[in-house]
Amino acid sequence: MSHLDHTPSTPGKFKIDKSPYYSRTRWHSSVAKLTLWSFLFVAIIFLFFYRSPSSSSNNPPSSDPSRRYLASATWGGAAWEKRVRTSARIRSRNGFSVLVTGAAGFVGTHVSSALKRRGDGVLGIDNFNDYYDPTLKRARQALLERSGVLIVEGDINDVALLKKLFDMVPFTHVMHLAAQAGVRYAMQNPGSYVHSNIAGFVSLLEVCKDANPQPAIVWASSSSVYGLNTKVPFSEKDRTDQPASLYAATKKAGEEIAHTYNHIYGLSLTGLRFFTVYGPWGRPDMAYFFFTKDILKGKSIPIFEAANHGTVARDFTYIDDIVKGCLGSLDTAQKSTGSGGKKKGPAQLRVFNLGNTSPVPVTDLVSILERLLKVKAKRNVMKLPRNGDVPYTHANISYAQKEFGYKPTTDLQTGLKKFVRWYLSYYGDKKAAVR
Ligand SMILES: O=C(O)[C@H]1O[C@H](OP(=O)(O)OP(=O)(O)OC[C@H]2O[C@@H](n3ccc(=O)[nH]c3=O)[C@H](O)[C@@H]2O)[C@H](O)[C@@H](O)[C@@H]1O
Repeated sequence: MSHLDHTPSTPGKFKIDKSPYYSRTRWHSSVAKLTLWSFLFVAIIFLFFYRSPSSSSNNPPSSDPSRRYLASATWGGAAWEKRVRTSARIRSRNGFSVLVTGAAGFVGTHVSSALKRRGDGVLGIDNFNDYYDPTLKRARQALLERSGVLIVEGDINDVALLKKLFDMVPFTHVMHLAAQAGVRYAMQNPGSYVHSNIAGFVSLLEVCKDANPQPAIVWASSSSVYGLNTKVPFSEKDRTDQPASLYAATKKAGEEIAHTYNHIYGLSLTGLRFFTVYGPWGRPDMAYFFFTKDILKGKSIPIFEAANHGTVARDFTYIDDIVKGCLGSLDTAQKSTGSGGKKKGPAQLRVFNLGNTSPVPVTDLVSILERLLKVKAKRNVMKLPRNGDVPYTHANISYAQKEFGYKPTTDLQTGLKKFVRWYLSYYGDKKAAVR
């Protein structure tokens, strides 16, 4: 029998032996105590350092190694459920209850905030991956929290989490903006596009089709689906079967997947083809954002040009116009017709261009930034690399205009002025802005 076998589990209740054998056994007793405490100490250290962080939460760790999470998501518990319900509570007559995926993203933050302002219930979900600086996502989260929007930290592939959210809240709408964005990054990390834009979208649709009531879904497609299409301006009726990047291909796949879930389950689905969205709280991986940073830093910026010194241009669209398009789509989305996984009748299926209708050459974008920043850019003009970029985008927006009065009002000069003002104030001053 070892000394440890004699040791009570509560050391404070150790009963002192007053027998004549006490002094002889005292040394053994001290060794037993020392052994016990050493064991406990080692056990605590072991638990602290070696236990998987996700094993303490309800959700399994992501099986996809392509994701780079900064923290494992945790959810559950009475306090958490109360916060979820409070955030999703409708506060206006005929308001919606909207689940916004990718709520800590650029468009997600602006849309969530606009919905909350008009009295809709809003709950966000975001996986806070580190595709770009997650501190910016955290700052957006803090901003939303101040206006009463909770962002649940989790991945849209986590079906158990999505189901739990739908069990708690009868969402009327889903604004699905979570995605792996960026055209060029698809060559570096193709798996992340499949994970978020295809697998994640399917996970979300699976949960939506089983929900009762089924929500109406509005989701972010992309102007990049027009790919090698040369007919301009791009109309929703034009061909989209020639994607130039894997990113575009996953968005195009999303449009086909939307068709399937609409057809089989009666889900109401609206895809929005965004045209190069920019503005305050934007994405640091986009050209206008890192051009600003690098111009201030005095670093040269790569400006792409098409074959034979041809112009590369984009139909840059200001975030406030995009938000109006998102809200217009939600407001005109008809109800899904199915329930509990069964279709009851045909449901709405739409795709809209949300652009600005006036393409601007990238060289002009740089000139505007130079004027606003009062710094001359070091331009490094180079041939458009074969990395998925297309030379030109231009939206025909007449369908969105007809359906919900979509009418962009911000030109690039005005929008960039607002962006630069935000950029300089967010990063402190010019010096801090270039860090
Ligand atoms: O409209 C869209 O669907 C897409 O818009 C942007 O994609 P993109 O238009 O390529 O935006 P940027 O990466 O900011 O590029 C803007 C322009 O700058 C050019 N560029 C980009 C990077 C660079 O180093 N140099 C350069 O001249 C690009 O060729 C492009 O013409 C977003 O990054 C996508 O997520 C979105 O889906």
